[in-house]
Amino acid sequence: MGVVVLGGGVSGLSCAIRLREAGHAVQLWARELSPHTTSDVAAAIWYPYLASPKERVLRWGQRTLEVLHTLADRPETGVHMVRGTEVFTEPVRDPWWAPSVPGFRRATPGELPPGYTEGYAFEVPVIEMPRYLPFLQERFRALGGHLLQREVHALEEAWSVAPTVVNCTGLGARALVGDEALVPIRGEVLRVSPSPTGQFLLDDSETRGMAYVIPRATDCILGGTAEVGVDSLVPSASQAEGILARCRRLLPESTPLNVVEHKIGLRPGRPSVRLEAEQRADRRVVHNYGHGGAGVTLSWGCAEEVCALVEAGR
Ligand SMILES: Cc1cc2nc3c(=O)[nH]c(=O)nc-3n(C[C@H](O)[C@H](O)[C@H](O)COP(=O)(O)OP(=O)(O)OC[C@H]3O[C@@H](n4cnc5c(N)ncnc54)[C@H](O)[C@@H]3O)c2cc1C
Repeated sequence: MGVVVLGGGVSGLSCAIRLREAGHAVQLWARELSPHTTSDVAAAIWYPYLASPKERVLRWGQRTLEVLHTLADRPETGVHMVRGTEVFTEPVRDPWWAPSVPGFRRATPGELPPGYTEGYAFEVPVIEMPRYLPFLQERFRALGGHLLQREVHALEEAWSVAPTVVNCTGLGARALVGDEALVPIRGEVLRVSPSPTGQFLLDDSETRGMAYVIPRATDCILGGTAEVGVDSLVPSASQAEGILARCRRLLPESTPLNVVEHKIGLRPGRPSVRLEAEQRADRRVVHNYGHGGAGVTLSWGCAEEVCALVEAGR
């Protein structure tokens, strides 16, 4: 069956691959391709951040963790398993997603930076998106898929070439299908090189501000910010200063941080991920957007559910 996948970020590419593997004739159309998508900006650590509903997120996240684990340490994928800690200054319970992560445990006092009293220790994939997205594109092409840079203004444009459309347009779905529940959640990150650490460190404190340090093969991503409803893509010097100051809380004093890049992305925020099929006469659209701060974390689980919904409509 012919399928057009709209969107060339992590959601669209993962769906296109699974659909092609299932034997469908697949074209992927995207207004922007890597390195110009939001997915390119992602930090990107496996972590279910700003995405709902919990039960589906757990299932999608767990499946994605399994797939990313199998891709880890094949150098061409850009995926690595990395250990680290999420740290707190007050008592906390285990997080709701803990059952998804094999080996999750409480951190020992010796694992905590000065000033922190509690923590979780775990190992999860870190995905170097500027390498991972081209890897996904190559995998899709090698499976015989066709990838085109093309913007659409209505689903009908895609239905004119295939009866089934998969809508992975991220924040673009707001205009494409008129979904006003979608809002930008602006995020800023700094890329530093060399990496100041081999382990990730996360502090999601609401009072002191979010900080994360995500080491990759040759560099490290420092974050972050999450500004709901803000859609500016202009870098902010004061936000960058704030990120550096907050990340320094997590690192040994006087750690050198050499900033080589400053990136901004608009997370596709939505009260819940929209993953559902919509039938319009003999045409079908499967929506898969609104993954907030967890599009990478949920990508394979969502792609497999999308594939099942496409098959169910045959
Ligand atoms: C600073 C920051 C840090 C993040 N960190 C993490 C992290 O650590 N872990 C994690 O899992 N997630 C993280 N995220 C979230 C993650 O980046 C997103 O959830 C994810 O990229 C969404 O992917 P997507 O493919 O759905 O959308 P996008 O990557 O936005 O892709 C949408 C695609 O649709 C195309 N498109 C849009 N409209 C149209 C149209 N009308 N016609 C044709 N094509 C169209 C676009 O051009 C693009 O190709 C982070 C995000 C930011 C900004």
